[in-house]
Amino acid sequence: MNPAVLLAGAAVDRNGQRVVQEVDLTVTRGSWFGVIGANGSGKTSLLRALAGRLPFAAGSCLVEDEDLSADRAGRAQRFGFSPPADALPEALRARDVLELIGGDLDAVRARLGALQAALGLAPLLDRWIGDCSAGMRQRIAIAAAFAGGHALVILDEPFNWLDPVAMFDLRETLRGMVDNGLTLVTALHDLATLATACNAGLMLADGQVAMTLDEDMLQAAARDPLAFERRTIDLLRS
Ligand SMILES: Nc1ncnc2c1ncn2[C@@H]1O[C@H](COP(=O)(O)OP(=O)(O)OP(=O)(O)O)[C@@H](O)[C@H]1O
Repeated sequence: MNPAVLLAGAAVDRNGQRVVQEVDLTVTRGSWFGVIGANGSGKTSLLRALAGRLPFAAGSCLVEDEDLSADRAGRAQRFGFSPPADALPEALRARDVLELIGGDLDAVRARLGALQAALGLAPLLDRWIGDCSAGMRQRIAIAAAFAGGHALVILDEPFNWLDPVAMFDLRETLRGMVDNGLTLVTALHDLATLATACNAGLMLADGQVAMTLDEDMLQAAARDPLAFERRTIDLLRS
């Protein structure tokens, strides 16, 4: 099957500095691809470029066989993408944000399906975002990524700020959605999630691919997550 996303030699600049370079990656349809790396290693820059929020400075980007390397708007249309939780507009309610992205709220809720319960969304809908905690804002931001009903979704560190129950429920629900055909790309700091929930991934270091993780490696990691964590931490340190 042709891949959902194919990057070759991808580069991203921020403020005239190259912060991502020579990234090759393949995301299989209906899989969960995890990107890990130290703070400042380029995860957000790479994901924002893939989601059409930043241009690629070099390289090629095919999305479902279509060359969207130079088409930021095309990429933005293809991917559901969560706005940074701390950048959600404080003067809106959660329902306003979801309606702005996905139209009629009932239709958005139908699209979200099991995610609504995992995110505890119902009691948040009428809250002003300015009155929400960091974890509540994160839940709304994640829901926003799915409000448009995209089959390709990019989430940047979705588990930040979530309490352990929400983290567990979100991970299980996302895994179920991937098993039902969703293609998901996430930046992660949580190695246990990478080991137990992702199908493939990579580690960035100084904007470059330091390690690629294929299905076999992650299946081995899932069998012994502690050993995987120790090895990966050693690599991240070096
Ligand atoms: N808005 C920005 N303007 C200029 N440079 C930026 C901006 N955001 C990030 N950078 C720079 O780009 C590089 C990569 O940052 P990026 O946010 O992509 O890393 P990250 O891996 O997502 O980090 P973290 O784990 O801390 O979220 C860093 O050197 C950072 O200083």
